[in-house]
This record gives sequence, C-alpha cells and structure tokens, in this order.
Amino acid sequence: MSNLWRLREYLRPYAGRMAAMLVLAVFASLAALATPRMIQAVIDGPVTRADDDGLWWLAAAILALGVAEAFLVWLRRYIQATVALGVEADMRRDIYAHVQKLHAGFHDRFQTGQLLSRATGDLGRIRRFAAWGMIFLVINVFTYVAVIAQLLQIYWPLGLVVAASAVPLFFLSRSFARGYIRASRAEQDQAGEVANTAEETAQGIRVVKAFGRSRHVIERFEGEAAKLRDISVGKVRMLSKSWSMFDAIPNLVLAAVLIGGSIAVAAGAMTIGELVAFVTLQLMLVWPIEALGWIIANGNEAMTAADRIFDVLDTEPAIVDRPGATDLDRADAKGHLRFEGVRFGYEGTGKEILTGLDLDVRPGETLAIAGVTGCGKTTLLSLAPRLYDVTEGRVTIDGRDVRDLTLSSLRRNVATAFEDPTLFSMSVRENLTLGREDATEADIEEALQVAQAEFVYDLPWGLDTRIGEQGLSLSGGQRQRLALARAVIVKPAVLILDDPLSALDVHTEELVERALASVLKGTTALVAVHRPSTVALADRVALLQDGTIVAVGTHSELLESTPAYRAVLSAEADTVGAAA
Ligand SMILES: Nc1ncnc2c1ncn2[C@@H]1O[C@H](COP(=O)(O)OP(=O)(O)OP(=O)(O)O)[C@@H](O)[C@H]1O
Repeated sequence: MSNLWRLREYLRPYAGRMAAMLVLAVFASLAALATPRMIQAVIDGPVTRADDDGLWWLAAAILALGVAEAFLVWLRRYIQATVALGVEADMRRDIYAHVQKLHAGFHDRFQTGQLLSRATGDLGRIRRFAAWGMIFLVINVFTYVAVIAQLLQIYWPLGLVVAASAVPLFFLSRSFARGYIRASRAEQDQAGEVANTAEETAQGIRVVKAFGRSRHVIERFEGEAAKLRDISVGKVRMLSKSWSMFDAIPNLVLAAVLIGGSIAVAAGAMTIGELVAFVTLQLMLVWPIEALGWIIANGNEAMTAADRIFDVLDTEPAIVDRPGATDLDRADAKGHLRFEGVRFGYEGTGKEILTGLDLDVRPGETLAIAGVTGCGKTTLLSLAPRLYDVTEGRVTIDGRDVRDLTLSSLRRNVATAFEDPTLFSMSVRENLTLGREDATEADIEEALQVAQAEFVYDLPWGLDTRIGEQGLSLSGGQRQRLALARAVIVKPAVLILDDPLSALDVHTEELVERALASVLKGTTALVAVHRPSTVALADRVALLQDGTIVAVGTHSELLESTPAYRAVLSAEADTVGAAA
C-alpha cells in the first residue's frame, strides 16, 4: 500500500487536471441522474393529464441534459487519457534513467525479461489504476450514494431493497474480477511461452535443421499452443458463467421492484411517474456496483505493480562518484595502471575470483593476461573502468584510486572492447562515436583503418547505414572490428581489450594485429588473450592462476621459465586449431 501511496509524486504535476476531471465527472453524473426525474415529470404531468402543455419544454430539457452529459464525459475522458499517458511516460522515463545508472552487478542479478515486464506490464497496470480505477472509484461511490438517496426519497421501502442488493452484486463482481485477472495473467504468460518457442526456433532454425530436430520442435510448439487454447477456453467458460449471474441479480431485484412498486402505486403510495423514475434510476446502479469489484481488483494489481517498480527504483547504484571525486584530465593522464592487493568476488556468489592480486602496467606498455578459461581475465579487466568495484585492495591510474576519479572522466580515459561486441540499432557512425561524439571524419577514418574495418564504406549507405539489432546483419568478425574501432577512436589513456580478435579469420587477424601494434605503441593496454598469436602484440605477459598473478615476463621468458604458461598456451592453441 505504501508504495502505491508513493505514486502521488507522479500525480502531483497533474493535480489540476485531476481536479477538473472529478468536477466534470460529478456534473456528468448529476446530468444523468436528473433525466429520470424529468421522465417522471413527463409521465405524471402531460401524459397523465393527456395534454401536451409543457411537454416540449420537458423534452427539450431531457435532450439538453443528454447532450451536456455526453460532452462532459468526452471532456473527462480526454483529460483522463492525457493524465494517464503522462504519468506512464514520466515513470517509464525515470525507470529507464535509473536502470542506466545501476551498476553491472544489478544487471547480473536481474533478468532482462523481468525488467521489461516491469517497464511495460506493471506500468500499464498502474496507468489503468491512475486513469480508470481511481476516478471511477470516486464517481461510482458518488453515483451510488446519489441514486440511493433519491430512491429512498421516492419510496424508501423499495429503496432499501435496492441498496441491499448491492452487497451480493459487489462480492460476486469482486470474486469474478480476481479470477478473471488470474486467468488473464496465465493466458498472457502462456502466450509469451508460445512466442518464445516460436522465436527461439526461428532464430535457431539452422541448428534445428542441421540436427534434424524439426519434428521435436513442432511437437514442443504444439504442446505450448494446446496449453494456451485450454487456458483461453477456461477463461471464456468462467466469463459466461459469471455474466449470467451478473444479469440474474439485477433482474431479480427489478422483478421485486416492479411487484412492490405496482402494489405501492395501487395503494397510492407512489405515482406511475415515480415508479418509472425509480426503475430507471435503479438500472443506473448496476454498472457502478459491478465495476467496484473490478476497481478493487485493479487496485490490488496496481499495489503489486508499484511494489515491483519501486523494487527497481529503490535499488541504489553501487558504483557512483564518491564525494570529492575529481576529474582525470586526458591531457595529463600517463596511463600508469596498477592493481594493488585486489580481491574480488561477484555479489551473491560467495566465491572469490581474485584473491589478492598485484599487477603493474607501465605507461605505454601493452600487457597481456593469459590464463585458463574461466580463471577471471574478463573480471580483472572490468575492474579498471569500474564496471565492478574491488572488494578489497585498489586499482589506480597514475597513482590515483579509480574510485576517487569521476566516473565520466574515468571512462573517457579507459576504453574497452569486449569479446562479444554489442552494436546498437543505429548508424555505423553513431555506433563508432558512442564514446566520443565530437570525433572528426579523420578520427573515424583512422580508427576504421586501425581496426581494419574499412568494409563499412562498402555498406549500402556507407557510415550512415543503420546496422540491425545487435548488428546482426554483420558477421562476428565485422562486429568485432567495429567494436575495436569504437574503443580506439576515443584515444584513451588506457585501452582494455578482452580477447578482441577471437572472431577474426587468420588473414584479418594478421591485418588487425599489424594495425593494432601501431596504436598500442602510444597507449597503455591491458589485453586478455586466448591465442598465442595475440600474445605477440604484448610487451609483457602476466599469467593469472587461482585468482592471482603467478608470473610476469616477456612471452619468451615465460615460455622458458613457467610450465603452467606453456600449458595454457598449448591448450588454447589446440582449441583454436580445433575450431578453425
Ligand atoms: N557476472 C557474473 N556473475 C557471477 N559470476 C560470474 C560473472 N561473470 C563471470 N563469473 C564467474 O567468474 C569466473 C571468471 O569469469 P571470467 O569471465 O572473468 O573468466 P575468463 O578468464 O575471462 O574466462 P574466458 O577465458 O572463458 O573468457 C567464472 O567462474 C565465471 O563463472
């Protein structure tokens, strides 16, 4: 509940419009409620007296009320939509901005699907509550009170009967709404499963065909689709059963009112006009009462949705600028990178990956990190740009703890190219200049040349070609070269390369290596390597084993002195050889 209450922050900018909405809603209800009393006047006046004196005035008034009500409802709905969509857009913007600020560790724990469902499904639930539930809660309670007051005033014994009939109708509607929402959720989840299955097999169609698994895949899809059909049929069955009950209760009460009303009219306790007005008013109550059940269910849903959204919004970014953090000026940065007594374990795993590690990368030097697969090379690299913070010890650049530098200046000075390069759905140029928006054509050209990525000039629109989702329309090697160019273009003081050449063929690798060698000369570089050929780029190599650096030296020194290094390289060479 408290989280739902916190949403008022988002409603505050719309307070004026919400007040206008309520006023409009009250006037629309009053217009609707006045109509039955006008009908009563027509029946008890001109109709009973059998003369049309005053009939035209009354008819015109009824028409005017109808038009006024329609206009007020239209205006209220229009404002309602702008408020709801505004609140949703504001919240979505905040969630997105907050998620961007959150550290990499948060994203390790939180599934992307979960984030997506919070930013779409949960926000939708809150929008429905803000736009619909809250307003109708007020309108419906107002309508109920106003109608019952009139009914009691027209003929109180029957008024009490109608007031009491609201109780079973309300409970019935509430239990129906709960069941319906549960069934809808199950249907949605299952529809998601069907879509997932279809997407997965479409994406992996080559593997499916290559392994002759089409039959198996079809059976799996049919199973999921059948489950979806069963759930949907169950939902429709529940719907039809409940609607018949919804119709039954008001009709029973109507029958009781007609019988009781006729007796009252015969006894002179009610006029015919009053009876007609009573029945018309009573029918106006059915929807507001039924809707209350929905509104309550909708409120419950919004409460859960608010909890789930604030769960994300309340997570504090763990990696932020420290108070007093200062900028690292690129012009002054020498790029002396040191790891001092570094310990690190991923949050929640209870396992230490780096167990007290020292490493000194001298300015301008290229240092390669070698080690068996899974020993923590990528982890070590990610500590320099503060994608994660060390658990103990420190990482320094030119003697300054990276945690004492502002994040923006740190990341301007430390550029990274990962093994699995992510490219965004935007033009090649935008992808390239992600870390340096002011890059000139000459900078771009130079970076592309270094990364041997000049193939982009041959794309249909050259640098303006939009590359697909995750750069899917490019080959693995092409994506890697673009990611490399993206890192190089920043002209960083420290360049971090995580096995940057793994997806290149032997010929391109040689070209990139040659070009890289010239860039690496001017920059401090830390490179995770898997294959012996990449080691050749490095001035020195460090061997990472059991969470610490066990040997540092030139490639040939280590080959000679360290059997473990020979073992790592020959194992990698075997894997690379087998894959080629
Ligand atoms: N985000 C993460 N959360 C939890 N554990 C992780 C995470 N990333 C990596 N690990 C674990 O940390 C260990 C080191 O992984 P890391 O990717 O750093 O090794 P690596 O030497 O780069 O491996 P490779 O040579 O295969 O690229 C592995 O046991 C891995 O399972």
